[in-house]
Amino acid sequence: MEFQKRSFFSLLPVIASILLFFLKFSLKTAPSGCSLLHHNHYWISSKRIVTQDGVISGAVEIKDGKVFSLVKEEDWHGYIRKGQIVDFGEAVVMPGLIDVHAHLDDPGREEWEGFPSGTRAAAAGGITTLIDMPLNSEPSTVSEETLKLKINASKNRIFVDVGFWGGLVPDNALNATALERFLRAGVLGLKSFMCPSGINDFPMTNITHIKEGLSVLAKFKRPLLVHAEVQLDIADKSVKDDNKDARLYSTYLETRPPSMEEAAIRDLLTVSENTRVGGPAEGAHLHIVHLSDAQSSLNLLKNAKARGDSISIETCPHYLSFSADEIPDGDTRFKCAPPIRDAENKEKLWEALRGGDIDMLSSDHSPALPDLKLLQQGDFLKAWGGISSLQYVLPATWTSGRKYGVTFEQWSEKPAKLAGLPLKGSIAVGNYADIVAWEPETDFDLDQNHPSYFKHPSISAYMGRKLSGKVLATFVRGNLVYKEGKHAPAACGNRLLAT
Ligand SMILES: NC(=O)NC(NC(N)=O)C(=O)[O-]
Ligand SMILES: [Zn+2]
Ligand SMILES: [Zn+2]
Repeated sequence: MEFQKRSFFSLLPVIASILLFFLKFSLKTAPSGCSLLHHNHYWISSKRIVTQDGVISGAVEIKDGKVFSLVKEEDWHGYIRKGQIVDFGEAVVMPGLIDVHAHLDDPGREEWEGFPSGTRAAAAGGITTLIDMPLNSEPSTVSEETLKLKINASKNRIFVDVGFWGGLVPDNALNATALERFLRAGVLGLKSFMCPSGINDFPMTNITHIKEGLSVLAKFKRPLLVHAEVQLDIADKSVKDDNKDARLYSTYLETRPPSMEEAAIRDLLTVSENTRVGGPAEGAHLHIVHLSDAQSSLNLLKNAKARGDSISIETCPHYLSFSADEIPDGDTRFKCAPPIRDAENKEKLWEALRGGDIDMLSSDHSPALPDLKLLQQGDFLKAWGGISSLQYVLPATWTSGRKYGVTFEQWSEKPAKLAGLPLKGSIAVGNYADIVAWEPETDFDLDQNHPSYFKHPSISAYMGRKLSGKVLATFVRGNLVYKEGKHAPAACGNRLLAT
């Protein structure tokens, strides 16, 4: 008895250190519900890991939400602990997509989309960060106060990381103090429209507003994103005068010709030279959202970039996947602005993306209540514009782009740079472990039986298509937030505010 007692006491330090080890381990595991995985330190392995130095076969070591090391297969023997490997075999492991253009419409129009459904759709589609547009929420994000509403509305309701663009509107554009307060409150940059946005509290800006906005943005080194179309009365008038059939896509196309984009861009180029090194708005940057016209507009922008203007360009999967002649009569799911143009234009967009003249991709996911799309009536002139696509942008881009080549720079690295997120956009040591694993070779039918996480699958232009590229799993800062149809129960996305 005496002996047993003594041996118990002599074992105390051992028991204590075992207890301490488990306590430390449990403290280090992810907070409950944020991840479908219970490790805080683990490896993601695959035969195809996309890194900055090319594709490797090996593993990504993840610790405390960040990439701790990259291990090539030939070096990993004895290095990796068994039981802490998430193996994706032949699937591609690459940086999560960063979508710099999504309308989540929250607060105020949650019935259109909302933070919970939108960020779950993002996770299911391999998007690990998205930047929310300042319009279609109610109110629009156009001031420090309205940004606070966004920040509050997103609390514990986002499943991926979310940042916010702020609106540049006539009300704040000529008021540098208000704009500075707005930028100090954390918007990652500003966004403005050069034509009516369709949203009452988001009026369009003229070139003077834009010039003033750029000079304030220069101090903060943040970008201005512009919807570059200006209204040309001639186009609208010819359609109305001739009483054209509003169920034909060609009728809608006539109301928004490439010359609307071109005129806006000509206007913008009169102030973008200010962003050059040594210019009065050096530090500011102009980003053209959803470029559709791959001819004159693109050429003008190319030349301005070559002259040293700080400009970048995005286009979206719908301009790269569809062409005007394929859009069925009355199918208003395809209505967006600027419009989807002809097949030759689509080829030119791909060429420009491949050649680097177009810098990046974004979804411009912009859903609305199905009623507003007037699907029964099929009236392209009256229906609400905007393509619903968030969850399917990776397979959609891949399906049409595999023959041209799509790179992770376009979906992750360059978007991260635009949004000012230095620890995102690539799988590199020290970066956040924002990762998607997907199977490029797997095809699926996007029909009613396919699980969709955004609110209104019926209005998605991709519904009814066969797509290639199946997302298996999505990790946000090391948390496994999505795996094969299952989401992590807790919404642990971070709100990304500029400092
Ligand atoms: N109010 C909107 O959501 N507009 C959006 N609509 C589109 N692209 O058709 C946009 O980005 O311009
Ligand atoms: Zn737009
Ligand atoms: Zn948009």
